[in-house]
Amino acid sequence: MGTLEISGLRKQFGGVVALAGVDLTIEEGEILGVVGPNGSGKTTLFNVITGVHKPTAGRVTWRGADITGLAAHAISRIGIGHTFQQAMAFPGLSVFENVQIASEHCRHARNEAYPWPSPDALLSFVGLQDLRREIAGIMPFGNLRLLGLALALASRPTMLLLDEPAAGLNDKETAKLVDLVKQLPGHGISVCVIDHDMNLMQRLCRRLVVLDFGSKIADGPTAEVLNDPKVLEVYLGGAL
Ligand SMILES: Nc1ncnc2c1ncn2[C@@H]1O[C@H](COP(=O)(O)OP(=O)(O)OP(=O)(O)O)[C@@H](O)[C@H]1O
Repeated sequence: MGTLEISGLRKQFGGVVALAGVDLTIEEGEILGVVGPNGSGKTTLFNVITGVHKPTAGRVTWRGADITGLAAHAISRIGIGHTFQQAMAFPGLSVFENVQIASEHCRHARNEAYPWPSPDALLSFVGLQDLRREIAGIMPFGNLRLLGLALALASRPTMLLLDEPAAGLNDKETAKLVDLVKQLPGHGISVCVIDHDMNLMQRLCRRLVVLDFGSKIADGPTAEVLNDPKVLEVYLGGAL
C-alpha cells in the first residue's frame, strides 16, 4: 500500500474535465514526477490532494484513511505539505521571521522523525542561514524559492508536493534545488513534483506519471516512460 492512494479522481469545472478519473499511488520514500502538456490537469491534481478543490468524484486515502475533500488546513495537519508556483513569503518580514512564523504555526504537527528542531536549522538546510536578516520581498528570485521550500518544510510534512519548483531558476540554483529535494526522502519526506523540465525530472525522479487531457497515459520508471511511444506521440509530439 502506498502512502497516498488516489482512485478514480475526477474534477470538473463546469463543462471542463480537468481530471477524468485518475488512479495514482505515491509510495513512502519516493520522489515521483508528474508531467504533461499545458492544461493536462497537473495543478488540479495537486489542488484536489491539498484540499484547495473538492473532487467531483473519486477517493484519496492517506496511510489507509479516507481524506477525500478535507479542507486545506486539515490536509496540512496530517502531514501533506506543498510549495506554490509563486513564493508565498511575507514580503516585509525577514527570512528568519518568515520561517519562525511558519514553524510556530505548525509546531503541533506530528512528525516524530522531523529533523529540523528550529527555524535556524531549517535555514541552514536550505542554505539561507547567512541571509536570515534579509527582507524577503527584496531577495533575488532563486533565494525566494529556497525560502518557499523552507516554509513548506516548516509545516513538518511527511509528504511534500512541489509545483514547478525550478521555474525561473538558473542552472546553479536548479542544481542546488535538486540536491536539496533528493535529500528529503532520507529525512522521511516523500515527494511528488510537477515540472515541464524533463532534464530536471530525469535528475530527480525514478518514476514518472504522464497526464494528458486529465487522464493518466503512462506510469513507470522514468527512462521507460520517456521512451513510451504513446508519451512521445501524445505529450511531446513525437520527439523528445
Ligand atoms: N479554477 C478553475 N476553473 C476553471 N477551469 C479550471 C480551473 N483550474 C483549472 N481549470 C482548467 O482545467 C484544466 C486543467 O488545468 P491545470 O491547471 O490543472 O493543468 P496543468 O497541467 O497544471 O497546466 P499547466 O502545465 O499549464 O500549469 C485546464 O483546461 C484549465 O483551464
